[in-house]
Amino acid sequence: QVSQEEVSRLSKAPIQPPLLIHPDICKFSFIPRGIPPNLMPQTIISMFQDLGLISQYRIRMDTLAKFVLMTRKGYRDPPYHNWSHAFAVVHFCYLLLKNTHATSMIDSLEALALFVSCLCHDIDHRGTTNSYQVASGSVLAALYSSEGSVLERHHFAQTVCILNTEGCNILENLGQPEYRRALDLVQDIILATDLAQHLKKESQLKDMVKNYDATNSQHKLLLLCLLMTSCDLSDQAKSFENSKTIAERIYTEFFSQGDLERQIGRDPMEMMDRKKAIIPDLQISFLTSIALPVYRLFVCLCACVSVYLCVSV
Ligand SMILES: COc1ccc(Cl)c(-c2nnc3c(C)nc4ccc(C(=O)NCC(C)C)cc4n23)c1
Ligand SMILES: [Mg+2]
Ligand SMILES: [Zn+2]
Repeated sequence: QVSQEEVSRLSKAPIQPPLLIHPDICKFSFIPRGIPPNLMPQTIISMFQDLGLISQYRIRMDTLAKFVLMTRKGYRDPPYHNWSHAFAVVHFCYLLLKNTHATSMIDSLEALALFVSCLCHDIDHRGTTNSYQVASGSVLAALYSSEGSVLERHHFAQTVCILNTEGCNILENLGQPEYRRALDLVQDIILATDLAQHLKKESQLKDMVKNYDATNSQHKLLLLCLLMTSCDLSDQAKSFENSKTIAERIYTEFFSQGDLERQIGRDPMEMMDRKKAIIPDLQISFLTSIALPVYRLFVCLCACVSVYLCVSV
């Protein structure tokens, strides 16, 4: 739980426009970790406001404040999958929604669902992978391993749990059909953050990009998943210094998992094994085979859509 005093302090604080919080906040090169952690909740509220989501969905300020604080509390503190990762992902989503054609490709409810998904997509992450949940026979594996995407199902379950907590339901003023659709979108988007699932969709994503059809709900969903993944990997789209720092945090998590796997008598994968992993090689293959294609797809989609927009106007 979060204290009522903390909630009222955050909900009463005047909402500053993002640019007053940091002059570079609207630049894609901005490193969100440049915002001091104690200012992150009010910066998130400022982004909600700037995107017009608070007025459009009649979100009460005290409810939004409690939701953001409960979400922050829901994150643990592993080296990488922590609150500052969630904030970085939300910030990139804010920039996408502010700066690209994305807003002409998705409607405002989808934008709300994407923004909330970015905030909540890794809640209660333990710093270990889906395969480790199953290998170690964790509680989460017992709950979700039959459906797969064990961690992502838990992240979504935690999100629903927060929305159902007294005074936290930021979606409470949506009509029933919109509420249902928003929750389904958040579920689909958070489940899409399972990288293994993203990799299975490569061909569908390429097809969607080539002939994007805004009336095709499958295309819409593929687009939202592509946007989510580009936000989740966005630390790799910044300065080399930032990408290197973040990669080091990721491998700190991976190597700790490798140590745990050895302790339970299992042989860790190379990328989890501090004795075998060569981080530069692993990162070159991750960036070329996974990260770059994500951003290439998105750039290609924007090009296609801007041609489409020019032609259609
Ligand atoms: C979108 O969901 C996630 C979930 C977890 C992580 Cl850590 C990441 C993520 N974010 N940044 C990175 C960087 C810089 N390198 C990574 C190297 C390998 C892998 C990995 O999971 N490889 C196995 C997979 C291909 C089956 C993930 C990496 N990663 C993204
Ligand atoms: Mg995740
Ligand atoms: Zn993430």
